[in-house]
Amino acid sequence: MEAARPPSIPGKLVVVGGGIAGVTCAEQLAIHFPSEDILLITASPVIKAITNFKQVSKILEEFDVEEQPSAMLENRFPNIKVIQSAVKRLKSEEHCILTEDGSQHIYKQLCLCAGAIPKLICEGNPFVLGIRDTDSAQEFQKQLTNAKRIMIVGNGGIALELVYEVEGCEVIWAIKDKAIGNTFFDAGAAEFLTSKLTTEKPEVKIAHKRTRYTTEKRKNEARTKVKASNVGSALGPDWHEGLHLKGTKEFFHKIHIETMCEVKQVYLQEEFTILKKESLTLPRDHHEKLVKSTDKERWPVYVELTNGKIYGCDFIVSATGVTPNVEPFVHGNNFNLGQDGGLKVDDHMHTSLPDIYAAGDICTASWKPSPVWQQMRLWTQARQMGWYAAKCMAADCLGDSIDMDFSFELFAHVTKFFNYKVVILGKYNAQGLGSDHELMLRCTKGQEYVKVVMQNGRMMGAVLIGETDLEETFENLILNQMDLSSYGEDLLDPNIDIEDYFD
Ligand SMILES: Cc1cc2nc3c(=O)[nH]c(=O)nc-3n(C[C@H](O)[C@H](O)[C@H](O)COP(=O)(O)OP(=O)(O)OC[C@H]3O[C@@H](n4cnc5c(N)ncnc54)[C@H](O)[C@@H]3O)c2cc1C
Ligand SMILES: NC(=O)C1=CN([C@@H]2O[C@H](COP(=O)(O)OP(=O)(O)OC[C@H]3O[C@@H](n4cnc5c(N)ncnc54)[C@H](O)[C@@H]3O)[C@@H](O)[C@H]2O)C=CC1
Repeated sequence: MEAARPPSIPGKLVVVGGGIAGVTCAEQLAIHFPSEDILLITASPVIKAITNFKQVSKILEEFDVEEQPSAMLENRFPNIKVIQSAVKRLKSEEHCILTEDGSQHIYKQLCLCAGAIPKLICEGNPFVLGIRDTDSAQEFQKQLTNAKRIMIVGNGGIALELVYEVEGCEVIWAIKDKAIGNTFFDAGAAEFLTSKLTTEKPEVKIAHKRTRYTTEKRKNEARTKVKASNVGSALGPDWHEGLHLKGTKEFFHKIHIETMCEVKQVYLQEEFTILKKESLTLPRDHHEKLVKSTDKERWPVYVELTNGKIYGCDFIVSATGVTPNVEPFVHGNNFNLGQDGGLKVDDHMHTSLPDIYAAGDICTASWKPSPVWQQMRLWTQARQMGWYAAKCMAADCLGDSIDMDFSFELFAHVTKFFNYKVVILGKYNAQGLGSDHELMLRCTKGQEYVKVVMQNGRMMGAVLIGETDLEETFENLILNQMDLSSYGEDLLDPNIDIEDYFD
């Protein structure tokens, strides 16, 4: 059924961004308004398409992601027109956006899905790399081919994946926290995973549904390099599958973790040489510390950490989070921004400016969330937000009311770290629960790690590492907030079939 266009507002339905959020939003709009032109404006030469979508349980979902030429999207949805050009300016009062190719487009409704950009330490230093899109991942691979030692800074998703995937190159991993993987895990789960970092031989990778992130054939067909100034779409699940992440050495893993420290200073080789010479005039112990802190090798770059240690390396990967990519849109427009710099959106994915919506990494969810949901800049949330934003745009166009989508009831994420399946649910790290919560644990070394977060007898969150088969049951228990006090420790007793228990 096609919706009637409100006569008062001219212009098109426009979506900015060819990542998961933007493409999903454009597709849904195309379905809602089959005879209206939907404009998808994107800086990247390829778009991200979701294939093989599978609803694993009520909330958990899995899908493959492909980079495709934009023509494929236009073929699937003849009313979507893709324009490859970066938006350089938004004039919200005139309902107009200007693109780098000199065009301007009038919108009646606009959804901004321009993603995020890596938040780098030492921005502009040529020895500091960030990983966001296919081009930056390929650059990383290229540099790794000649590397003997790299430093990885950061303790979130990218760092966790990299330390495990990089072979034949010494990795110094510098983290601010006591334990690894702070954005996903607590110290217990971190300890469970750490043993994998001393694996001496490559493991057989666990079977997982996504074969490869981008197929070679598609890549060659579709890709031309994104202009250096423009950002491509963010990588996602299994982004490293098609890349050979090997350094110059023959060993598999050689990882040294420096905990509770940050980068104090980065020196280029010449700067470090001067520093060493100058330190001769300093107190002797200071000079010795500097000389001793590094080996005989001459490295292209040296990193001084806040714990006083200095490491030479070939280059540094800054895996230190992302900043919403709002810059092209905020100039002259009075958007409300969240603390993380994203465009604040309400429970209809509407920003603070008329007729402008936002979805995915660029936005900051500013509605009162369900007690077991939080925003994390993830692939699945980008899809859910893009889909729901299109629904809200259609409802607003038609003057219909719409309820918050069910996917925002519970935070649920499935991924893979260190060759284990990892499911995180709800308040998996007891985020914001205060001190009156309890943790229950079950752990079999090398096999599985199960943690549940309980409050007032209710399950509030869980971390499931390994093939636990518990995700669906736990998802239900968190959603229905059943009082589980009477089950006590039985909840995690491996001899009790918990699925039958709660059927
Ligand atoms: C290395 C890596 C691994 C990841 N792994 C996972 C994972 O395993 N699981 C998971 O859930 N999430 C993962 N993520 C996060 C996930 O990829 C992002 O949360 C998600 O892709 C965000 O989608 P998006 O559509 O909001 O933004 P993006 O995918 O960043 O898309 C933004 C789009 O906007 C375009 N754009 C930017 N500026 C402009 C402009 N001025 N004008 C026009 N277009 C513009 C870009 O070209 C791009 O097409 C990973 C991220 C990275 C970097
Ligand atoms: N499997 C998955 O689900 C994956 C998800 N992602 C997502 O992609 C996005 C980007 O990933 P990341 O960059 O890893 O971001 P992240 O948000 O996951 O982690 C950032 C890390 O950097 C640390 N950090 C921040 N500033 C720092 C500084 N100045 N010095 C040292 N450490 C600092 C933080 O403490 C945190 O550990 C995130 O949204 C992440 O969730 C990325 C890879 C895999």
